[in-house]
Amino acid sequence: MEIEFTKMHGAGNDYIYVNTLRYPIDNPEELSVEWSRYHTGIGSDGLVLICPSDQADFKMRIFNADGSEARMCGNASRCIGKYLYEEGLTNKTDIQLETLSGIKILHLHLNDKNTVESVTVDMGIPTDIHEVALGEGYIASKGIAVSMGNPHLVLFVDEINKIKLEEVGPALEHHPLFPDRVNVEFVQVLTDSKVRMRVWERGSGITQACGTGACATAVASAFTDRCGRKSSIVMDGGTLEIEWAGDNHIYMTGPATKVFDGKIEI
Ligand SMILES: N[C@@H](CCC[C@H](N)C(=O)O)C(=O)O
Repeated sequence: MEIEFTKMHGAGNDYIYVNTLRYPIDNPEELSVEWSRYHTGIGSDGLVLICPSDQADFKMRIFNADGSEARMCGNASRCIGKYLYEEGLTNKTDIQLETLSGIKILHLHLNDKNTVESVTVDMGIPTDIHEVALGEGYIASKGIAVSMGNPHLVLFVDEINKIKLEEVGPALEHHPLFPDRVNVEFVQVLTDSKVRMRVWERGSGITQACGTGACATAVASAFTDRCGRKSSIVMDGGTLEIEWAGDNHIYMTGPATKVFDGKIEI
């Protein structure tokens, strides 16, 4: 059987998108591993399924490159907004998206060609924000834990370009304080409204950007008084604008880009 898919990225965080209304998939864990491989598959950070929902307009399921299912993905939520509008699955510019961490609201920003230029996502209220002591043998002695529906550990560093993500990422992802593993963000503060961030993602390793990670970074930066409540998070693949607003919700704004459509045999 042949499945049509779309490759998209949000600030360089690239996923394979399948519309399960047309192509139901019953083994997404396996397909995410197989298709994400760069040399023998399509190549991606994981697989995203666009599904029907009985609680919202649509539902997202997100699988990391190792096949594990995540509760939320910021970059994929923006890409789904673009996909739904441009494929004619909705004509709404405010879309409710069900995820494993609740319903998120996507607000689409259209350009004069009636395509989606960028998307603002109401990412909800960050929870479980606290300082953690990491113990001996790690690159930093402490960090800030933040849940954006999925778990994050934010470490502030002085020289971000010196961090060897592939060496320090795996041990932190599997730190005993996080039995379900954790996404790790390394952050260098540039000004009180701009930071540089690099990420080691749970289940996918080094990625060019992480939307929930950018939100966690903004929260940790404000929580520790390094930044105000609005900040630009500059990642390897692009920049996201994050606001921790008066209603305590996090609003994430950034690009969504289609790369190509393809077909693959299963
Ligand atoms: N890239 C994502 C997050 C994807 C899931 C994450 N690796 C996890 O396991 O929690 C984003 O843009 O938020």
